[in-house]
Amino acid sequence: MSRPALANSTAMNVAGPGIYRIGKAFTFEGAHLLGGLPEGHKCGRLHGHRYTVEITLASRQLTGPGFVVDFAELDPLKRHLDGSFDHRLLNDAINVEPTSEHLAHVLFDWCAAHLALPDGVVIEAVRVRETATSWAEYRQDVP
Ligand SMILES: Nc1nc2c(c(=O)[nH]1)N=C([C@H](O)[C@H](O)COP(=O)(O)OP(=O)(O)OP(=O)(O)O)CN2
Ligand SMILES: [Zn+2]
Repeated sequence: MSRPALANSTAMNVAGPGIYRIGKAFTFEGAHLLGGLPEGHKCGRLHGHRYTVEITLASRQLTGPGFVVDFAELDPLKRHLDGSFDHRLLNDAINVEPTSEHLAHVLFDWCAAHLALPDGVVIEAVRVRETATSWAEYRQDVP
């Protein structure tokens, strides 16, 4: 059976109330210890995590073949994590306590400053996962 021909090869820009969202996850290994905790708290001791950082982008329209953006446009974030966070003491990598919440906020701000995104594409959230069961997120409302 032959495949029906597409009407055209560009993105489907049908006006509608919906929002497209895409996400990509990156991992790095990092160590930290947290201050400001009660005496004897386990997270006051030096320990490490395999962190997952997930960025979510949102847009009301698509470009090219039907992308919010090409996932490859997020490669600078991977390079930043590899260069500044992977196999490092996170207390030295950022200038606030390296909690998941702070990491999510710092990385959100880095993405906002360094990712070249088309007009109408917004960074909706950065989520940082320390373990399989715990995560924190920093997000902005999509206009
Ligand atoms: N709100 C937050 N709470 C905690 C953070 C954080 O960043 N934000 N961080 C920690 C520690 O880094 C800890 O290593 C991770 O916490 P936790 O989920 O308790 O880790 P466990 O794997 O030990 O969890 P269990 O499910 O109890 O085994 C602590 N809190
Ligand atoms: Zn920890």
